[in-house]
Amino acid sequence: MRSLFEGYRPTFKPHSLGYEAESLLLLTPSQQMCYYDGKLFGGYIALLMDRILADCCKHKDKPAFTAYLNTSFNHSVPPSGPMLLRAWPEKVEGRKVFLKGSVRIPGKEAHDWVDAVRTDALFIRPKP
Ligand SMILES: CCCCCCCCCC(=O)SCCNC(=O)CCNC(=O)[C@H](O)C(C)(C)COP(=O)(O)OP(=O)(O)OC[C@H]1O[C@@H](n2cnc3c(N)ncnc32)[C@H](O)[C@@H]1OP(=O)(O)O
Repeated sequence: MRSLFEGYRPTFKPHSLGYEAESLLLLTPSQQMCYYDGKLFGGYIALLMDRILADCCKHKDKPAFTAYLNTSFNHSVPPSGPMLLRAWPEKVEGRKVFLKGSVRIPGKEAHDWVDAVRTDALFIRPKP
């Protein structure tokens, strides 16, 4: 299980609603799971997003559980290239934390990154 997250080292920055998180990841060959050649398996991407979103909620705070994780795959993610995972809170209502996340991959131009995957998520903190 730990190998699924090899190289995943999120950093956190303060945000007006908590913390935002990001992690630049270069997958090892055993993490490069593809069903179709050259396209990283979407379920694995969703796993990584769930992890960074959960970490974003939990950083210096109580944990929170995934209520929904709506993920849009706009471009395929090449398995052997760098990917930038990002997560940040959008709205907090009591125990409910609405978050957004994305997976960025290098674009066509140098130093250009594009959102390949976008996630809207709701995490819920436990009842006191
Ligand atoms: C080792 C690998 C690790 C990598 C992954 C790390 C990720 C870690 C995160 C997780 O995996 S958590 C585990 C997966 N998620 C779950 O198992 C959650 C299953 N669902 C539940 O346990 C409960 O439904 C939940 C805790 C999410 C909410 O139950 P509660 O009893 O605390 O809340 P309640 O039902 O009272 O609802 C509170 C509010 O949230 C709203 N809500 C609850 N579920 C919702 C939902 N699914 N969609 C939209 N709204 C929702 C609900 O309408 C309500 O809104 P209002 O306060 O405005 O009335």
